[in-house]
Amino acid sequence: ALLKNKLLNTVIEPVSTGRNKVTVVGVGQVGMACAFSILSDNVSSDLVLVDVMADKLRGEMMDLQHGSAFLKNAKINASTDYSATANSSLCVVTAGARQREGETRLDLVQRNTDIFKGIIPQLVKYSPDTILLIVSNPVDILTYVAWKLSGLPKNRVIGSGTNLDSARFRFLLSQRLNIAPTSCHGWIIGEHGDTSVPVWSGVNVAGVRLRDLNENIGTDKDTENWGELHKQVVDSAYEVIKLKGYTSWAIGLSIANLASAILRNSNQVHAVSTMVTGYHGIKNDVFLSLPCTLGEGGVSSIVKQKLTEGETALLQKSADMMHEVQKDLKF
Ligand SMILES: NC(=O)c1ccc[n+]([C@@H]2O[C@H](COP(=O)([O-])OP(=O)(O)OC[C@H]3O[C@@H](n4cnc5c(N)ncnc54)[C@H](O)[C@@H]3O)[C@@H](O)[C@H]2O)c1
Ligand SMILES: O=C1N[C@](c2ccsc2)(c2cccc(Nc3ccc(F)cc3)n2)CC(O)=C1Sc1ccccc1Cl
Repeated sequence: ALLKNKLLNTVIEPVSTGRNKVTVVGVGQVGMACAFSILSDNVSSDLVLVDVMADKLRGEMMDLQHGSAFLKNAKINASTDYSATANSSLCVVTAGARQREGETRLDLVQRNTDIFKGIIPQLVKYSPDTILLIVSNPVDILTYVAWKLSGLPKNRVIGSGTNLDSARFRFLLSQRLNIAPTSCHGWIIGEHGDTSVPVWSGVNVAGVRLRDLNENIGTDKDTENWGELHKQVVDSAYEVIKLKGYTSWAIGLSIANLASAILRNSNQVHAVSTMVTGYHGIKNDVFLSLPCTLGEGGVSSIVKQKLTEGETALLQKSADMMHEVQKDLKF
């Protein structure tokens, strides 16, 4: 008899899929930072990696597997075949093409849309009850593309949106106040990236609104120029790219935080990209970030913030610009 049969008596065949199985598509800088953060945060004990670069994929899988003893015995697998992703509770999509020199935003979006056509339907085929968490850029438009391609209800298609923007904002605020980032509260909403919208009325420490202490905060009348914090959120993204060529750690950690909120059914509130049709006068089907409660069903509610006319106008401008791009996309 085989040693294994001398060693073990089978009671039942082990259950093949745990309830916290996570798939990460794209094993580039961002995808691997997400995978590593998810594993080291013990968010999932069952991770599958997918990519089109078979060697890179296998190398990343092996390198992570060799650390399993330090990752609470998490199971780590990888495949170019989507059947390996079956029954994933959450699918994180970081796959995408890089913006080429001189390429227009629409060209990049169409190229990434074509990439998504080969990814999203496959993920849903093997995990019809999954939640999609889109990271690839331009993230708000690609979250809309994923929603269209997946046929999933809007609550189960989420974009990382301004979650990273808000995390950078809170870090910068913490540096200026010398208070821990988790005690510095501030919500950046709207379109991820250059045109995100800081909601100054909500920036607070222990519930004390900075606006109540400086009524001009966030306007050009503010002599202390707190608006600089939001500008630094954008500038620091470009600075990191200039210095190291890509970003990984902050986005990876923020995605693991979102994955944890979803898989632990926590109902935590996060700024994530969700379908905002009907909010703040937005009429088209677009995805922008608002504060959302997250759990096993994805987005369960959206916080109705009171915005200034200026903030509302910025959201509507983003919604219109995105609709202009989305309407020309070929699915
Ligand atoms: N939302 C955010 O806040 C945020 C922050 C940083 C980066 N990003 C975005 O994340 C994306 C990934 O960034 P990166 O630095 O990891 O890029 P990268 O080029 O290092 O990795 C992209 C990966 O996607 C893979 N890929 C390409 N086509 C594929 C397909 N059809 N199926 C499966 N995999 C495929 C590539 O092989 C590559 O491994 C980019 O779009 C970037 O802009 C978003
Ligand atoms: O930290 C980043 N790095 C990226 C990056 C990562 C690898 S190559 C570029 C970045 C940095 C700077 C600009 C920028 N623009 C962009 C716009 C549309 C796209 F489809 C792709 C990239 N993207 C991708 C990205 O979204 C971020 S967050 C970010 C970007 C701009 C402003 C504010 C924030 Cl919080």
